[in-house]
Order: sequence, then C-alpha cells, then structure tokens
Amino acid sequence: MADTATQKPVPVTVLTGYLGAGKTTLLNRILSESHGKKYAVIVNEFGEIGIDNDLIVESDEEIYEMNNGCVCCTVRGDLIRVVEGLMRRPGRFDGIIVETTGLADPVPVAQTFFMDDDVRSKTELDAVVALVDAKHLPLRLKDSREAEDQIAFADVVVVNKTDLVTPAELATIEEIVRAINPTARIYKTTRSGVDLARVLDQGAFNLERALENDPHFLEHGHEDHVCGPDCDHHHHDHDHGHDHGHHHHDHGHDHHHDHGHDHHHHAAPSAIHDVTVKSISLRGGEMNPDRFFPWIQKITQTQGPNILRLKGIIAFAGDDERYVVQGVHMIIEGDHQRAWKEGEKRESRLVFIGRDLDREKIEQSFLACQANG
Ligand SMILES: Nc1nc2c(ncn2[C@@H]2O[C@H](COP(=O)(O)OP(=O)(O)OP(=O)(O)O)[C@@H](O)[C@H]2O)c(=O)[nH]1
Repeated sequence: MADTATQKPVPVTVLTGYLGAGKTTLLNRILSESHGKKYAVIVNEFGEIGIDNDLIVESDEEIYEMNNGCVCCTVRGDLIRVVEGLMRRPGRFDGIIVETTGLADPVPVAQTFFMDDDVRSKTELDAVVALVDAKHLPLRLKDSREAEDQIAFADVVVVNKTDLVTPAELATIEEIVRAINPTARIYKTTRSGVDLARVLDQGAFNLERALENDPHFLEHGHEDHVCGPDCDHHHHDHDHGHDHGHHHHDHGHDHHHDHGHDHHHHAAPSAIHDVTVKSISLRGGEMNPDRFFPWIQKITQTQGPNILRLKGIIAFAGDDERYVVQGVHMIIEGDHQRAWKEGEKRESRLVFIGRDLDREKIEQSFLACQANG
C-alpha cells in the first residue's frame, strides 16, 4: 500500500481568465491530448444551469463540478473537501486542474491550497494560468477589475484569440499584460493552442511573489476580496471584521503599473464590486432553426455590448445531434457537438451572462423560437 506520508505532493494547476477567454478550450486540450498523465478536474461555474460541464470533452478523467457560488468563499469548503477526497486515493492522479469561473478572483482559490493543513501537505500549487481574450482585453480592463487581477496573479498568461486582432493590436495587448504582470511567462495562441509542457508541471507558483503582493496571503480567514455576482458571500456572517459594503479589495494587488489605463483599483465601491453582471438561464423545448438563428443573430447584434458571455446546447427539431452555440459580445459561433443519447432529454438550454439584460424579453423571444411555439 502506498505510504501517503512519502507521496510526492500532487501538482495543482489553476485555470483563470475572464468569461469566454478560452479556459474550457485549454482544458479540453489537456483532456484530449495524449500525454500519458491523468488529471482530476474541478470546475466551478457561474449560472444556474450547468452548461460548462456539457462543453467539456468526454474523457476518462473524473470531473467534479461545483455549481452556483464562487470558489472564492462559499465553495471553498467544497474545494477542500473535493481535494481531500482525491488525496485519499494516492497515485490515481498525476495532477489536479481547477477551472474557475470567469468572474472569480483567483487569489482565494490559490489560498485554499495553503490554508488547510491536510490539503497543504499533499498538494502543491503548481501554476496559476490566466487565459486572456486578445480581442476583448481592452474592454475588460475598463469594466472589470477581476480581469486585471487574474492577469496580475498569474504565473503563466496565455494571450488567446490572436486570430481576432491585428499584429499591432496584439503587440499592444502584450505590452499591457507585461505592464500588469512583469514576471509572468506569456504565450500567444489561437484556440488556446499553447504547448501543454508550458502550462502543466511548471513549478511556477511563486509564494514569495504572492506574499509580496499580499503580505496576508497565508492568513486564514483572509477573505477580503470581491466575489462573483452569484456569490452569496454577503449573506454570510463572516467575522473577519471588515465592511462588505465597501469591498475595498485590498488583497494586495498593489502592482504599480502605469500602462495608462483607466484603472479602478480603489475607486468608488460601486465601480469595484461588479454586481451589475447577472446571468439569465433559459430552458425550452426543441427549436426551429429558421427562427432560432435569426433570433440569436439579432440579439447578439443589438445586445452584444452587454453580453459578456452566452452559451447553450440547442435541440433542433429533426436534428439527431446536439448543437452548441457560444458567444462573447458580438462574436458568436456554433457547431454540432454529438448525437443525442438514448433517453437524454431533448431540451434547449441557453445561458446569458451580462449587464442590463431584459430577462423577460429575452426569455419570451427565446421561447418563441420553439418548433411547436
Ligand atoms: N476566434 C477564436 N475563438 C476562440 C479562440 N479560443 C476559443 N474561442 C472560442 O471562444 C469561446 C469561448 O471559449 P471557452 O474556451 O469556452 O472560454 P472559457 O474561458 O472557458 O469561457 P467561460 O467558461 O464562459 O468563462 C468559444 O466559442 C470558443 O470556441 C480563439 O483563439 N479564436
């Protein structure tokens, strides 16, 4: 029997990056490519109906889902429990990959691997890998501090979607990333096509740098951060003595970069906690493609700026295969994924994540695309 005390700590890779940056695309590559290693995957998603899990390729890996809530607080206990469960089976995994929601702050996720003694002794945070959407980064830096924090905290930054920008734009993006995070290794990719040897088993997480950024990094119960909008953090009775109304988000990202952006670090609290981002989860029956496609085109054209992310699995009447539709702002793509399985409910699910979205109107018009509607 394996002696757990002498087991090498299991490396943990944390995938971060804003909504739609390419995390799942990278995860799918990790799960599909033959590297002879076995990974346990932990995903945390935003939105009421679990779609992310359906977008991950089918593989032999074990996937643990943590729905509803952000890894940063309420789910942190879950994360510890899942990791502890995995650790009870030494030798089964070569590594653990945690995909965080695009709205999560990666700091508390990383902290988890230092907070709990048991987890700490058996795992080793290997690297925090941030995916960046090259096309939308400038926009993100204006409206979301999470996007910036994710880059600031990363050991490896993958600047993805280079196909959507010009070489000059890409060079600017790289400069911006460099200014936010002077030490990260940066790779430029399309379809998250980074060499996996540059992402996994890096031994890159730098505790010293984390402590430099945040002297309280290792302190238990340090939860002074901004949660994702689905997070019920505020409803909990934390006793760590700071006023949640002021989300001053002072976990130490005091990276003094001056790349000339309109930063909102310590601006008015309302600008910091992005409570304006909401998700709308829709469910319907089989859809008529002649109604659905014009509808989704129109909605992404007219509401595009407010749609941070959309993803869905659509059942088209008379179609044997599931159709996956995905979007970030006005860029939308869709493809057949796989055949519907025996006994699988042929329903259509669609999630919008964004600002100022009119749920009722969107829902009604979505349901009007149903084949029998
Ligand atoms: N044009 C282009 N699209 C890409 C690229 N990489 C990923 N995408 C597409 O961008 C969308 C989002 O990719 P995902 O990998 O699902 O992004 P994510 O970060 O996991 O998204 P969330 O889980 O919602 O935060 C999908 O439609 C991808 O097919 C790329 O390099 N270029």
